[in-house]
Amino acid sequence: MISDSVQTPSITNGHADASMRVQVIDEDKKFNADLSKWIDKWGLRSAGFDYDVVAVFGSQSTGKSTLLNKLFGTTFDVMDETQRRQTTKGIWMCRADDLPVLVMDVEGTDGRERGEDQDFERKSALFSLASSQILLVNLWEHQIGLYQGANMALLKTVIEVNLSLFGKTDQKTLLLFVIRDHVGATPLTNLSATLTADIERIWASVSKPEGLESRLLTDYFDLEYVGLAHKILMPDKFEADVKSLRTRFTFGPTGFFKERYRRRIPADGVGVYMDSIWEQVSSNKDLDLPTQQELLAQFRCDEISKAALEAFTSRAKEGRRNLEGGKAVANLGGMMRDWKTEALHRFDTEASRYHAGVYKSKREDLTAALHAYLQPLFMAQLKNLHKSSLALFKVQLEEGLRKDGYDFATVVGDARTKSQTAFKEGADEVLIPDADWDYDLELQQLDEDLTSLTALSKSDEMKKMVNSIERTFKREIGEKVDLELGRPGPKMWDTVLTVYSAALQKAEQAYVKKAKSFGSTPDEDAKSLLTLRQRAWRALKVKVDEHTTETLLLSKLRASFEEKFRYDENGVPRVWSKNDDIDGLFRKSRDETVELITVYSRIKPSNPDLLPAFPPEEEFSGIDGNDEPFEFEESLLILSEAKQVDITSKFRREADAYFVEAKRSIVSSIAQIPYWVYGIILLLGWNEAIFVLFHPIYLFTIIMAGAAAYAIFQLNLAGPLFQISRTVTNELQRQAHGRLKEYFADPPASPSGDLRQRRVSPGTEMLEK
Ligand SMILES: Nc1nc2c(ncn2[C@@H]2O[C@H](COP(=O)(O)OP(=O)(O)OP(=O)(O)O)[C@@H](O)[C@H]2O)c(=O)[nH]1
Repeated sequence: MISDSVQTPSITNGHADASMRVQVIDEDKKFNADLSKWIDKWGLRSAGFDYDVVAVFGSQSTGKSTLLNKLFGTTFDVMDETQRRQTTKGIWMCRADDLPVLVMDVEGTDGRERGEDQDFERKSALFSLASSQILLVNLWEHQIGLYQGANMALLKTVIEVNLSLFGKTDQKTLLLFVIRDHVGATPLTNLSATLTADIERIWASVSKPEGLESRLLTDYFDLEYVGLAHKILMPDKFEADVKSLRTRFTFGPTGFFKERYRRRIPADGVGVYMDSIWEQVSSNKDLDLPTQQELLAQFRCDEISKAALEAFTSRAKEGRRNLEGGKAVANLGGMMRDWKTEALHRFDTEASRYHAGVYKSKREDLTAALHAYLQPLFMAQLKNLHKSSLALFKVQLEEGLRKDGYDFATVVGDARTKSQTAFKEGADEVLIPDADWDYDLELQQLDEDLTSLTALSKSDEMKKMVNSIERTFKREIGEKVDLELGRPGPKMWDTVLTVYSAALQKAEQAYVKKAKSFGSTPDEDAKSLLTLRQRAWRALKVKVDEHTTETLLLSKLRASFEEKFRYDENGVPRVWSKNDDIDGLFRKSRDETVELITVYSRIKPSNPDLLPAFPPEEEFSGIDGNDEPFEFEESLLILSEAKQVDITSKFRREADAYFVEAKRSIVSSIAQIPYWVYGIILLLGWNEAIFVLFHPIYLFTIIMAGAAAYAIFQLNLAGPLFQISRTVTNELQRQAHGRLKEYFADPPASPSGDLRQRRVSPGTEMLEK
């Protein structure tokens, strides 16, 4: 049964648990699986190779535990004098109180309880030699020289076991013979010579494996001899001897500890190592230490690697969380490198003490695991960098395009360079040395996105440019086309189209000049120019349509007709006389005007070359996908046949009215009364006027009329009254004219033709005047 116990601690080295002993292997040959924890408790876990292991061998009850406790401050059980029975069962371990030394108290050989069972002795020897560099062989002075004694059997076992473990190696072990109850009668040198001779004899008798026949005992063992005085009879001398012996458990020329004795098992792996050694030993398997060390290295390197990886992931998790925010994390590469360096350093510190090959390969595994963990962070950072670089590009582009007179290619080039540089710098920062990562693909994707954004922006800017040129074009043609469309004639369309062509040419030149900075392709230029032409044509068509609405067209026709019919060649209004050929002039003017309807009905220059050329719709479309279909041929038609007929008939009706009016004006001029007739009438009425002025009633009436006129003037009623009176006057005048005309045109029947002739002639003459 595995047990541990605590005795009164004698703490001299600061380790509270140092004095606690533990049963590593119990009497039933079971290994204590908690040994590693005990190494921890003893404060040796991180000692690396800087510790030593000492084991004591010897017959039962020869004072082994007593010696160890005195030498190392350990707390092994010591046999009760009164009982005299075996105390140490199995193998116990305790840390020396002021030295980094693990001390093993091994069950005594030739124990009464085990009887003839030599199995445990051999196994414990194998176990102790595999892990301890100093083997204390405890024996009474009086036993020396007794070749048949138990000690000889023990030594033979030790030598054989050592040979099987380290036969082909240079590993050495110190055999320290502690001669107990050394009375001093036989000098120590003699005793050691005897013992050396005994051991040499044993060495000679042991069968050596093939190839090792010529090896010497001293190739494997260093021998040291110490004598201790009788503890009961010479207690002071005994104490002094022990004290002296204790001083030799050091490094140095006279010290027992030597680097060459060490088994080179890192302290943190001692528990696992001893466990696997004992497992091999107890199951009677061949104990191959190199293999054991390799296995130990694998086990421990895995453990160390796991611990390093856990510490690493707990730190890296925070970086991972930050990245989930969608923003590139500043100095992520630096942090990642630190985490990795820290993890590897942690691994190296402990694992590098183990089997070099295993350590190297486990380090590579750990590195790969670290990289595997970091890679998604790297990718997430690249993704975030991609986003931020695109955003930077857009900002730079917008800023650049806001400036007056920008050069598109330069703005895009600068923005692109800044975006790519930002991405590369960020991506370089997050690269980890030795990790087989690159960001070529992401950079390529960024380039593709930048190209798409550039294409979109270019398309927008080109549309804006075409719109701007279109506006300039419209201004250019506006007044000129208005003017030309107001002057209808057979050459009207030629002039209009010439104006159109000149403005379009200017617009196209403006486009070509600006398009250079966009680095546009010939295909894009062709599309844009076509769009420009289409829009220009549409703008012209809009102008034409504005001028050919029914109302405006009729007004134009009327004006044209009036100009021809009512004004002479010199632009002076005609006053019709009965000698004028009103009918002929009317027909000519009307027909010429009707001709204009045909001119307005279709855009048809006399020179067909003036018409612009457009590719068929299905072959070519402009930059505006949304533009309504462009049908050039249809656009030439302005007035349909039916519309022409309608406008012609409306115009004719208006023209007929002018004709009638012209005819009437002749009649009215014939019937006009000369003004001197009104003068004669006024003169003839002088006496009546004097009569009215001097008549009180008439005078009062006049004064009242004057007062009324004044009131009307003050009340601003003069205008309306004047209008009414003028209307009344006109009516009276018209009535008077009618009466006079009747009177002069149809005088009362006269038998004398001469008389009729005489009466008509003066009237006619008068009217003609
Ligand atoms: N004569 C003599 N007796 C000693 C000496 N050292 C210890 N003893 C006594 O020997 C007895 C056995 O001592 P232990 O230290 O228990 O011996 P051990 O070899 O550890 O015994 P086991 O663990 O049972 O094998 C005790 O009674 C001690 O007092 C010594 O140097 N000389």
